[in-house]
Amino acid sequence: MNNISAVKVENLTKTFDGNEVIKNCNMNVQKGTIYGFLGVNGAGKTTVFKMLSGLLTPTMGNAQVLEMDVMSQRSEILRNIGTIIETPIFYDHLSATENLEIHLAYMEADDTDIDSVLAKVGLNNTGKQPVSKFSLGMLQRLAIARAIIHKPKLLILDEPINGLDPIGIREMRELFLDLVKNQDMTLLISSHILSEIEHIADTIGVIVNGTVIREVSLAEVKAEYPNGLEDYFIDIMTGGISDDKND
Ligand SMILES: Nc1ncnc2c1ncn2[C@@H]1O[C@H](COP(=O)(O)OP(=O)(O)OP(=O)(O)O)[C@@H](O)[C@H]1O
Repeated sequence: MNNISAVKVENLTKTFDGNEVIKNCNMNVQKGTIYGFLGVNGAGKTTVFKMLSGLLTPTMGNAQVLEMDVMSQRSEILRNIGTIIETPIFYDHLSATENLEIHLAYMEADDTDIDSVLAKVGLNNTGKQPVSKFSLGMLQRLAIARAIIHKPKLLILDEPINGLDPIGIREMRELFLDLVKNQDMTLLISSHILSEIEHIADTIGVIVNGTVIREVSLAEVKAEYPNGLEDYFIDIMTGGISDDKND
């Protein structure tokens, strides 16, 4: 862990049809850490993720990803991040391997061992099976494989464990921890499954109505809330603790 920001967001705002859904949002994700991004449905997590990965243009404010500006260095950022944002789309008639080959060619990063990445996500026995025959959990595993296969420096994962069985959840947890610890990645992850975030995160960011109102180390949360992250989160949502950002 160090003090370099992998993601730095300053006064970010996004307006849709005159409606401000992200408002003066500030975030700081330190390189080499796992940042759990929490918020109720509609709070703005996906919209922030889309702005960080170039899928949406900010209305106002600044965002730096890997010390690059999201407005002017979009393609460079894209080569260095791996994402799962909303429902992943694949070439349905092609196999897992073929889908990953296309992705690697697109990312101009074709020297990776596809079989070992498929093994890491538990899809090494799918052979020539087309993706159209995959279950929801298998598709999610393939999405994770695609997010990591080009060895990005930053992973932005929106609800990555949706649809996974308990074994898959544990395997992905171990994979995420390994990627950050041993492969020099940084992970920005959203999930409504707070126990999962609690297993892996270093830092928690809580977004309410488009503004990050808390950014705090998980260790601090645990010290204050021995029963865990869920109590902390519910306390914030029900007004039990003030909404001053904890820097
Ligand atoms: N393209 C769009 N046009 C108009 N409003 C949008 C658009 N995209 C998102 N919004 C609105 O922005 C707000 C934030 O949505 P967002 O999807 O970012 O929330 P979220 O925190 O990811 O929610 P969830 O946990 O349900 O996935 C919502 O009120 C949503 O309706």
